Amino acid sequence: MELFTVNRYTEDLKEQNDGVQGTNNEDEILQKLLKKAAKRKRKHENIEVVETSISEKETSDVKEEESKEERVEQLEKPLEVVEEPDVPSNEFQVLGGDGSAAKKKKVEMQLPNWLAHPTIIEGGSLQPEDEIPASEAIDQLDYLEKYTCEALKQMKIKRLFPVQKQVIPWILEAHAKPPPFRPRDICVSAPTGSGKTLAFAIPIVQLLSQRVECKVRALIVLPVAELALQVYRVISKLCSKTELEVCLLSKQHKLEDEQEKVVEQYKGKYYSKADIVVTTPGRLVEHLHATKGFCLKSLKFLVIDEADRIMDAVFQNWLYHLDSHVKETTDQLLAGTQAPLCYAELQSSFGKQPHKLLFSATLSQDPEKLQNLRLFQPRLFTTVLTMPVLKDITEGEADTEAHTDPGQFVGRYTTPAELTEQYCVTELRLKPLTVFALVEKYKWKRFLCFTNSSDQASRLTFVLKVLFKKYSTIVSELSGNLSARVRKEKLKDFSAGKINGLICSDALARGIDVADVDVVLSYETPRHITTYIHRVGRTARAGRKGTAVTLLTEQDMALFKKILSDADKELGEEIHVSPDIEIQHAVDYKEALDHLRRENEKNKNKKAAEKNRVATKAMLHKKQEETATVRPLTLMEKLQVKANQILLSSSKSSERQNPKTKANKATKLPKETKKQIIAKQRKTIEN
Ligand SMILES: Nc1ncnc2c1ncn2[C@@H]1O[C@H](COP(=O)(O)OP(=O)(O)OP(=O)(O)O)[C@@H](O)[C@H]1O
Repeated sequence: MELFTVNRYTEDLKEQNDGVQGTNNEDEILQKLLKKAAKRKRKHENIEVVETSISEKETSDVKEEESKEERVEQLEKPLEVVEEPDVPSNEFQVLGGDGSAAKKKKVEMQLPNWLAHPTIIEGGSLQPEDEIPASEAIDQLDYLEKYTCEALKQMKIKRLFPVQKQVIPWILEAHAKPPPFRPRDICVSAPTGSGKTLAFAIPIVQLLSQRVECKVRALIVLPVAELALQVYRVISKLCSKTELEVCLLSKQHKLEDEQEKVVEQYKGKYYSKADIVVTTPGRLVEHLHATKGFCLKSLKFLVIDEADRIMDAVFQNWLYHLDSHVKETTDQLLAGTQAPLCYAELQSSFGKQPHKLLFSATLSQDPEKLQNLRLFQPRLFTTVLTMPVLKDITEGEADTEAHTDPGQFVGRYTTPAELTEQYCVTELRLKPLTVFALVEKYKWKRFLCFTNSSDQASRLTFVLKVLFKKYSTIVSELSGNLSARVRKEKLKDFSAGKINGLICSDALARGIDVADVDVVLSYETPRHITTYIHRVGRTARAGRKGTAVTLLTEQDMALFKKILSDADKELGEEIHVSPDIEIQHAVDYKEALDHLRRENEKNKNKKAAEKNRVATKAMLHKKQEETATVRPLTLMEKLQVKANQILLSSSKSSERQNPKTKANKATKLPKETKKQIIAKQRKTIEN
């Protein structure tokens, strides 16, 4: 029973029983409670004192004791203890409103371990060729095959760049291990122009060169046709001394022509004509759907160059199609619809995935996007030597202590060490004139000028052409407004020095490797740091020096600074043009703008006419569809129609005899369909 005994507080009972004694007890209880409170407070203050300073405590021990006694005395006075601070009772107290919330640190993004702890590629800037020690010459590198060295020499390459020195042996080693070992997928983030193409091309060619049967074993995917062509050229050169076949599938050729190049049929069976396929996502999907015998079941390598661009939503479904195709062929083997050569082939193809290699100068750090690629134990290679230094963001504290942040992806946005960044402040209305003045002042002979849209590129080219009319500088447009064939021609002319300046839209900012570009001008502020990195990356490539100049209005300044801060960058050196440019070139500039206005007007009218034409065509089509659904003619109506036709033909023949009649000249109507004529006849009958 004792287990269920409840001890109750009995003071009330005593109070009721003792009458007068009750008041004394009340005092006693109050005293006890006050003493307890004082004791607790003393204890609390002792801890605080220890925390603030031990030395202070030692020196002021005596004082402390005295003050504690004083405090105890004060606490023992009931009124003073229970008194609340001056908070008006009718006011709400905001939780955390004392500023404590603001002091909390911002939650930092935690990246997967492989992104937060990359393999650092040593040797940031590229040494000039003549400073390279003999031990680093390509023939001294034992992992390079003889035919690779020969091909490299033909390409005038004497040594490897840091990214190549790190990645090539790593891939070769990973594939030297026997199955069931599976190489880890890799992501490589290195600055523009650092030689990423050869970093994946050399090991792939060397690892495939011993193949017996021709099958698609490497697939290289790039965002645009121009880039695909560029990579195709590099790989073709590397394969020149091997038996490997390389095939380019991009929209620059007809689908049927490409089908013939990639697959052949013999005695009802399909055979691959390519070992390495270089393609764009869109074209790849077309071939997966339309090319019979285009088989990826032997795929060993999947390279995604400019990986962050390709992973964008627009291209998402190409991966789905590719995945399903690779899986389909594996399933076919398992189901026995395609006979495997032996059990080992069946076993090895089951669940086999290609080795995925991702490359970019601005690799995405979004784990969700990367997850779509289903990378196998990925590993990141990056060229940045130190972690970005971040400041403590605690507000209200003067804590500026720098620290590294494990949640940051270290190799995100890097520019080549050989790049000089500058800016020029101007007014919006004077921007074209500023470009002209800068080119003339600094005598730039090979420059690219980027705008934010194709239309802007066309307009700027138009004005610059007028301004440069009396000068030797030749400028031309290179934007999405032009066909792939024309763009190819213009790039060729630029490389040959026939064109001095190309005015480009951002569609061409990525990856294009044009030799010896002196300057990259940003006519408009790029909208994102990745755009800026790729734009300026068209110069200062492969260890050469280069300059990037951004034109800024006063309003652009803050936005541009913010964009740069995303890459831990600051504004570079400011350059100027003469303040009198407007006066000096007033006549030419006015003429150029007038020309542009007239041209715009013409284009506007052209567009309106085209719009009208399309609208009338659509209307006609709609009417045709409407008439197509009407009921068939009755016998009487048919007779009536025939009579009308006879009448019509007789009137036509009379017109033919008399060709000068006005009506004949004016009414050159479009050819009517049978259904339209019937509908017309019915209308006349009804009338
Ligand atoms: N080892 C090397 N020695 C000399 N030149 C090289 C070497 N490797 C590459 N190059 C040259 O450097 C230039 C840039 O190479 P590549 O196009 O591969 O750069 P990238 O890193 O892919 O640049 P981006 O990110 O802009 O696409 C090319 O003209 C290439 O021929």
